[in-house]
Amino acid sequence: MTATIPEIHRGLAGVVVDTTAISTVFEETNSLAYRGYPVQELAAHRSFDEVAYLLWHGELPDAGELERFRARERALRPLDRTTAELLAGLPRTCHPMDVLRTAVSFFGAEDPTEDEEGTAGHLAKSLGLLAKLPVVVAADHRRRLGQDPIQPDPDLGYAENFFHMCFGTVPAPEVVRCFEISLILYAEHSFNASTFTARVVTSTLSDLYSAVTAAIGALKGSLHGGANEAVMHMLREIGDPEQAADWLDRALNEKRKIMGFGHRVYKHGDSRVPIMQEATDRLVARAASPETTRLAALHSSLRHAMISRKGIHPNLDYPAALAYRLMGFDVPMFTPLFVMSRVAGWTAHITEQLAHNALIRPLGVYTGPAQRPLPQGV
Ligand SMILES: CC(=O)SCCNC(=O)CCNC(=O)[C@H](O)C(C)(C)COP(=O)(O)OP(=O)(O)OC[C@H]1O[C@@H](n2cnc3c(N)ncnc32)[C@H](O)[C@@H]1OP(=O)(O)O
Ligand SMILES: O=C([O-])CC(=O)C(=O)O
Repeated sequence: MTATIPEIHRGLAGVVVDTTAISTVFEETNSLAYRGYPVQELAAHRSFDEVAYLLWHGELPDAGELERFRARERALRPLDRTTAELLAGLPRTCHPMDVLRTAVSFFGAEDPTEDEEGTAGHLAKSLGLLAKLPVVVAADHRRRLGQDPIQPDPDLGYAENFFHMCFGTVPAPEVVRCFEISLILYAEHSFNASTFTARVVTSTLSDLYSAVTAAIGALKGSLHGGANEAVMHMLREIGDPEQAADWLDRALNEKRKIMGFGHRVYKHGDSRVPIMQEATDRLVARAASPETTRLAALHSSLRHAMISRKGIHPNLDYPAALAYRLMGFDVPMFTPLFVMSRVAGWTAHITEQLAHNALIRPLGVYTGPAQRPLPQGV
């Protein structure tokens, strides 16, 4: 008698594991919505910190709530000396995502309330991470250039302050706005791999810092958040806009994955891409140097070639990579920029998971040797 093998869903493709009230892609409009609000409208009219508030509280803040929220975020930005020294001592050869992962783990070790449960405590910890992670990313960026960190400026908004800490100056409003749009679009995307990782860790009743540390590890991979860096490596490998189509044919023949294209959920295009691409096009028009024009032409040629050859559309990482490069960020910072935003979504899911917790523990079909006796006499 042969045993029936249950249906296997490799990569959990198509498997529904839980409910969520945080975000969804509405099938009718192929549109991502956070707590019901279309992300296009949030990107056009709201700031990233309002979006973080929305993800955590379920509603947008009124004027007073926003003012208090911003004041708390600004007050929580500075790193203590121990953290700054720890991060300054990490090898410069390590990836900036390793620095962020270590930082979050260390924040947990430093927090005496690490293991306390409860929504209020979670929201306070989440805001602490939202406030401090940009400081870590900016300090690490400068350290790699041999420069001293620049302290956060409590008079500057979230995005402006980040530019100030990285470069010592705040760029033109349209550049800051493009960055803010990327943060809003990256903030949340339902049960993606890193968010699911955070939910798995939380489901064991582990702490928020452990869940976020694990999520950073999941986001680093090039099939997920690491793709925004991989896009730039790929564009550099191609080099010339005229070469894009031939390069693509060779890469597809070699069965390579084309970075920044394809998606587990969107099969006809990522709903966030048009907004990000429009904002990126405005940066391209503004910069208008020969190098920028060439990079943008290459980016566009590869997009057209991929859609015409394979019918596979870009995901958010594709336009975001170009935007970040045009803003002056080094390529290894791209996925850390994603973390600065996605920490809002991760922590919203951690709170939601705990509110209706069930240990996440799937099954696997065993394909190893049949039961057998241990060899005797060894
Ligand atoms: C913010 C984000 O995390 S968005 C995702 C970022 N990741 C990337 O950009 C990496 C490149 N993309 C990919 O590897 C994939 O599209 C993923 C991992 C994102 C999604 O993968 P899946 O949902 O498992 O798609 P799946 O592998 O089933 O793809 C279906 C078919 O399209 C092909 N395909 C999908 N994406 C790509 C791609 N980027 N390049 C080449 N072929 C692709 C697959 O090879 C497969 O072809 P086959 O049926 O002939 O085997
Ligand atoms: O949803 C996914 O699988 C990946 C993604 O686009 C995201 O996390 O933003």
